[in-house]
Amino acid sequence: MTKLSVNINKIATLRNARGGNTPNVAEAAIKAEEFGAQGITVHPRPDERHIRYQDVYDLKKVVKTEFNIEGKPVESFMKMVLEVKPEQVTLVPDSDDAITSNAGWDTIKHLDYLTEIISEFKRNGIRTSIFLDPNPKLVEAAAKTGTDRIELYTESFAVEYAKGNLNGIYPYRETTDEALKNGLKLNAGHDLSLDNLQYFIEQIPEIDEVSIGHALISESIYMGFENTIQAYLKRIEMANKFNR
Ligand SMILES: CC(=O)[C@@H](O)[C@H](O)COP(=O)(O)O
Ligand SMILES: NCC(=O)COP(=O)(O)O
Repeated sequence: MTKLSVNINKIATLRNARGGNTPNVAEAAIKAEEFGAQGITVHPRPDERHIRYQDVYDLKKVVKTEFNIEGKPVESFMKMVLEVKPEQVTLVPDSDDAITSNAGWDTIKHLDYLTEIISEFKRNGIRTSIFLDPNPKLVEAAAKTGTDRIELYTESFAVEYAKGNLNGIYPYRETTDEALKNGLKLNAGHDLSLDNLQYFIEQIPEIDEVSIGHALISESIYMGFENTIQAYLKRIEMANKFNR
């Protein structure tokens, strides 16, 4: 059954807008788990535009489900993750000026670099995942890095699905098949929403974890945080029934 990890970056965006501590990021994580979240994801970016490094240390004290820290493995990120020791770290090749994550790793070009970093995290008992475009040609090299999982970067699926084009799923199906052949487990994320999640999981039931933030926090404005998390869990449940 696919697990839902709630990305709370945008809670921190709202908190930072006024310079105080409302909404409280740690309280949001506690509530998200109370409402059914099976994991908490954060993406502390170098400019700390939303999640700050201190938030990560504060969240470590309260997260009771799975804690997933995403980011570019710069030295400060590596140091923080090795100190916090979350259940999972997800490596993302972000450029510092990107408005959001916009690409996965070139695992062929960065094989040695990723292998070294992944071995450091695994030596410290942290499960690793690497952000990957839905391209089967990148999977064999991803497996060679020693990573536990890949995270399918789902923006292109979301864009095509919003246009009514269901064919956008095919690269994800092909990449998943290649990943399973190479002994990798699968996560997925970026631009997943209440509109597109059920179809995605129906077509790719092997996904172990989806991490969802921007749409979920936005939908919560209208539906409420608890109702929205419950709605996501229902979408996953319905998708799994489809595959029984
Ligand atoms: C890796 C990924 O897709 C998400 O972490 C995404 O980067 C969210 O980041 P922002 O909340 O900064 O858009
Ligand atoms: N890894 C994806 C994530 O954590 C959240 O991405 P988004 O739902 O904010 O686009």
